[in-house]
This record gives sequence, structure tokens and C-alpha cells, in this order.
Amino acid sequence: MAEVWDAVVVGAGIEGSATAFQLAKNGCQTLLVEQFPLPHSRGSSHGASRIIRKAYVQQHYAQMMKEAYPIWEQVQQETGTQLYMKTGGLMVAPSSSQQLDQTERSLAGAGSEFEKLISDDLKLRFPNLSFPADYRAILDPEAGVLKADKALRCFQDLFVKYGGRIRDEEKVVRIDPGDVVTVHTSKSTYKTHRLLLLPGPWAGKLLAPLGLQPPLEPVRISVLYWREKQPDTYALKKGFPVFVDHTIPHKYGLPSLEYPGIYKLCFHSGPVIDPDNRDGVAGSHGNQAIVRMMCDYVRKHFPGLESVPAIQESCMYTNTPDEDFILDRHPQYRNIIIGVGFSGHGFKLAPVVGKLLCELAMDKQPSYDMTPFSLSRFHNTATPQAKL
Ligand SMILES: Cc1cc2nc3c(=O)[nH]c(=O)nc-3n(C[C@H](O)[C@H](O)[C@H](O)COP(=O)(O)OP(=O)(O)OC[C@H]3O[C@@H](n4cnc5c(N)ncnc54)[C@H](O)[C@@H]3O)c2cc1C
Ligand SMILES: O=C(O)[C@@H]1CCCC=N1
Repeated sequence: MAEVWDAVVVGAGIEGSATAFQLAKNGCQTLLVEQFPLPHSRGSSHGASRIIRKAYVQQHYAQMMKEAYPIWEQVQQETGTQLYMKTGGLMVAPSSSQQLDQTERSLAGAGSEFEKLISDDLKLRFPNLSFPADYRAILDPEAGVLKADKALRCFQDLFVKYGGRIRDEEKVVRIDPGDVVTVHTSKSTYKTHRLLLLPGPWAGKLLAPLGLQPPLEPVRISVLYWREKQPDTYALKKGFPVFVDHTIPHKYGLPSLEYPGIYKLCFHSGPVIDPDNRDGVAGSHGNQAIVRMMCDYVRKHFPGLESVPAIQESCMYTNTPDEDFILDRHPQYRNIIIGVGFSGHGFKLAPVVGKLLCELAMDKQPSYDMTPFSLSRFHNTATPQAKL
């Protein structure tokens, strides 16, 4: 008889890898299946760096980040790898910004420290930034940079250390629900008591045959790097913080790190694409407009950068309409758990996402109120003609 796994996790991005780690650590015999050879740069979790911060508009994320930091610390300790570099985080917006007001309330509600900067402080502390006199900022002292590629590898290594098995270069092509779920891949067939789906931008393709069509948009993000006119002007080693401009759509920056002398500054939006054709016509066309807009932005606000990008890479978000994640059970098949829609801000929270999805899979009471993450907050999530 075929082996029945305690859990199969589909998708070895940061969310699937962190979830698989939690399952294995909690004693579940777990298989992690990934369609591409690992590591790869075709999803949402590649690249050297991501922002970590507690400064969130939404109170629930500010609370969850209090638990994410200690788990990141454990992963660092257990793997002997430095993943988090504290830089502080500067959140800027016009003085009237309700987003900044709400971020201050979230941080205060979570008991987290922060500093308020008025326009003059901003100019004095960050002379290499240029914002109008009616701008203000919040400084989140715990914010910083996560070494993303290394973090992904650490979760996968720990998963294997706790007895998990990884099968990469295997695409899940069909799922037969049931008390025991059958998972067909391009190479094999697996049986499992629990199935956890964390397919990133491919969510629509994997969920539709299971009768679900949540409102998810895979978008292409241009990852733009800008050369410093004077090397190290915006460098991590000079104490330059991570940066988020809260005027919508957000812009965000990370101090020069992965490419010396080059600052990473991106636009938090992009054209809707098919994840299997990320850099096709739709993606490239949208990219040109975004690059033009970001050149203007750099010219206005980052006078120490060349205003033409030195390097361009691409990545994808999977957006929900409210930018909250979907972390829930399949409404019909209770042993199928879904973690999708990380909307461009899920990396830092992956340790807590993994913990929550593990709790759902193991029928434990989730550690947080799951209302903001429910599938049922959206109407009409069933596919018109589900192929069940
Ligand atoms: C440019 C950029 C900047 C970002 N900045 C930040 C930041 O500063 N801070 C932050 O917290 N977050 C940030 N994010 C968001 C964060 O990186 C994502 O939320 C996170 O990586 C999502 O991970 P995931 O595991 O859901 O998706 P993915 O990494 O895409 O993983 C999903 C995996 O599932 C696999 N898969 C899909 N279908 C199948 C199948 N049928 N069979 C087998 N495998 C399958 C895919 O190949 C993929 O490897 C950023 C994202 C981007 C793109
Ligand atoms: O999650 C983050 O911190 C970044 C910056 C703000 C927009 C999205 N991702």
C-alpha cells in the first residue's frame, strides 16, 4: 500500500517552506513539493533582501510581527546564519496622512516603540532625502533587512533537519480531495491526510479545479536598483534605514547591500500577468511606464542617486483586493488548507504564517483571530464550473 503522508505542502516559496518547517517540527511526516528546481527566481521569494518592520497600518500585522521577530531569531540561532540586519525603518507621507496616523496607533497598540519625525527632523537626520515641507515620518527602530535567499534556504534546511522531505522539479497537476487526499505530480502520486496549498502567483491555477476562485491578481513587480553618485550615500553600513513612502501606490527602498554602491527602490504595484509568462508583452509594457515614473521619483526625492536604473529584475506579487492574506481551510474539504494572496508584504510574516497554517492543519486553536484572513470575506469565490 502507498505511504500516506501526515501532510503534503505544495510550493517551496518562503510561505510553503516556513509552513513545512512548522509541520515537521511539530512531528508531522511532511513532504514539500515544488514545481521548479530549487533555488529558483520565478516566483515571489527570490532575491537577496526584504524589509522587516513592525510599522504596519493594520493592527493585526503589527501584533503578529511581535512574534515573527523571535522566530526569525530562532532560525538564525538554529542555522548559525545571520538573516536580520537592523537598520531602522523610515515611513514617510504628507503630514495629513491617515495611514501614518493609523500606523502610530498600531505600533502603540502593540506596545512597540517608534519615533515621530516632523519635516525639519527629516531634513536634519536624512539630508540625502528630499521631501516637501509638509511631509513627516515615523521611525520604526526594529525595522531592517532580511537576507531573503538565505532565509528561504534556512527554512528548507531546518525542515529537512526535522525529518521533512523535499521533492523539487515536480509540478502538482491534479488533486483528488477526500479523507485521504491524492496529489498527482508530473512525476509521481502521493497520498496525504492533510494538504497545504501555498502556490504563490499560481494560486488561481491550482485552486480553480478545487472549485475556488478567490479574487487574486498576480502582478509583475519591477525590482529596480539605482547607482549612488557617491558610493555608500544610502548604505546599510552608514546606517541608512529601510524606507517606505506611504503615498499610494507605495514606494519602498532598501539600503545598498546586495550590489555595492547600488540602492534598491521599487514601486509597490505592477501589471497583472500570467505567472507562466511573467516577462511577456503585458509585463514588459507595464514595466516601461513604471520605470519612467520611478525615474521621476528618484530625481525628486533621492538626489544622491543616478536617475536611471542600473539593474532591473522581476518578481511577482499575488494581490487580494484588501491586501490581507488568505489563510483558511477549503470550505468543502476541511483537510485542504490554503495560504495565498500575500500581496507583496508576506516575507517578514512567514514564520507566523507557517505557525498558523500548521495550527489549522493540526486542528489546533489558531493563535490569532483569523477573521482578517478568511476566504469567506470575499463573495462568490466558487468557480462557475468547478471540475471537482
Ligand atoms: C519585488 C518584491 C519585493 C518584496 N518586498 C517585500 C518586503 O520588503 N517585505 C516583505 O515582507 N515582503 C515582501 N515581498 C513579498 C514577499 O516576498 C511575498 O509575499 C512572499 O515571497 C510570497 O511567498 P509565497 O511562498 O507565497 O510565493 P512564492 O515564493 O511564489 O512560492 C510559491 C511556490 O509555489 C510553487 N508552485 C506553484 N504552483 C505549483 C504546482 N502546481 N506544483 C508545485 N509547485 C508549485 C512555485 O513554483 C513557487 O516556488 C516582496 C515581493 C516582491 C516580488
Ligand atoms: O512589506 C514591506 O515592507 C514592503 C514595503 C512596503 C510595500 C510592500 N512591501
